[in-house]
Amino acid sequence: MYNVSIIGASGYTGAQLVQLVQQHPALTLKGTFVSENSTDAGKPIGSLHGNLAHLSYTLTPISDSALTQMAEDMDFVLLATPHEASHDWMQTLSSKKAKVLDLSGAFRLKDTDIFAQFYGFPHTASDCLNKAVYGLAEWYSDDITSADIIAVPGCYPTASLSALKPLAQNGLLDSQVRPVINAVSGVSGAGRKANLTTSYYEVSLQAYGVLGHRHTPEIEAYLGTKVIFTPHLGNFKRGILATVTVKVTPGTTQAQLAEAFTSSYQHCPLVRLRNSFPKVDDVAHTPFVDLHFKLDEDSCYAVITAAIDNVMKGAASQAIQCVNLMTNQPIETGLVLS
Ligand SMILES: NC(=O)C1=CN([C@@H]2O[C@H](COP(=O)(O)OP(=O)(O)OC[C@H]3O[C@@H](n4cnc5c(N)ncnc54)[C@H](OP(=O)(O)O)[C@@H]3O)[C@@H](O)[C@H]2O)C=CC1
Ligand SMILES: CC(=O)N[C@@H](CCC(=O)OP(=O)(O)O)C(=O)O
Repeated sequence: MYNVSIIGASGYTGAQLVQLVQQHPALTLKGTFVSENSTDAGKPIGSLHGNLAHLSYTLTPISDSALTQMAEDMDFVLLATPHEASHDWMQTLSSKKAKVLDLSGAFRLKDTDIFAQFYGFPHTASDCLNKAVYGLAEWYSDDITSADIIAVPGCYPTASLSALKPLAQNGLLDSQVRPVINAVSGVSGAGRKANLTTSYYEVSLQAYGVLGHRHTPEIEAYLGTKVIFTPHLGNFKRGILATVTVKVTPGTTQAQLAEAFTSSYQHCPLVRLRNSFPKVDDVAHTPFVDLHFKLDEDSCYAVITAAIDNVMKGAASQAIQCVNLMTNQPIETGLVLS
């Protein structure tokens, strides 16, 4: 069994991790932490998340000594914390035995100038950044297997890259036309802290972060080409639907497109190639990526849809996929009932 601690356990992705670690056959949950001055310190996790009311874990305030101890004692530390906290703690957490998986954006971008521009603070943890491996589980499994630090991808990049990488990998993208990604996320994507933008009466369906969202450089870095990415906030709780429009290279056929997807995902049990365009509800609360596509061979434009649960495949279950790779277990262990 592998010992695991979760920091940020009271948040949406942290609580999801608690559930996934607790139900995993090879993981033992040793600690559930919140920030030093958290108003939730000392509370049982079930008092915040009723679906976990059967569990007895208490939320413990983090401290410098707890971080040091965790680095020595744990096999895995899972960070479900704000970018700044992950950035500041990574050096301490990754300096001993523990392997660290960070759900924030702090270690996804290798270019520190772009990082500072999009995250609003300078990156100073260069050693950790050099070591960090991007945890898009279906695409970087070899690197993930031997990594000490995993930067778990953002939710929108997970959906977008799952849709686009099969085309990029097979040379099917027209290099003169940027892929256009329109994606809608449920409100859980914004985290648990109350704010007006995500309050029940305010949420409708609206674009935000237009031509400037921090996930644009992340998608571009791991796709290898520029994109137009427009996120939208929708009035549902869980899930992301990303609709991606691309121009393919002249002469590409629907059969070639299908072959690109089937060959890319033939050994990927958590990617489902669907026969029709998926709905958010098909994947909500699941670890799956659902994909479907259609090509107009005359105009060379294709539309691909990716559906994921932002809290699961967009964060927590993707982290567990990485842990499975790092411990040489089947990638879906603890995530899918067989
Ligand atoms: N929600 C989503 O769909 C996705 C989120 N992410 C990323 O995952 C991370 C967590 O997101 P999410 O679960 O939504 O966020 P939440 O706001 O729901 O939870 C954040 C958690 O971090 C704790 N926390 C806040 N500040 C600190 C601090 N300074 N030190 C330690 N703990 C702190 C909070 O508890 P308390 O304040 O009480 O200490 C809480 O447990 C973020 O980096 C987010 O960007 C990534 C992909 C998808
Ligand atoms: C609906 C909503 O607000 N979504 C979040 C993305 C959540 C996510 O993936 O977060 P990180 O990249 O920060 O880890 C946003 O757009 O900021």
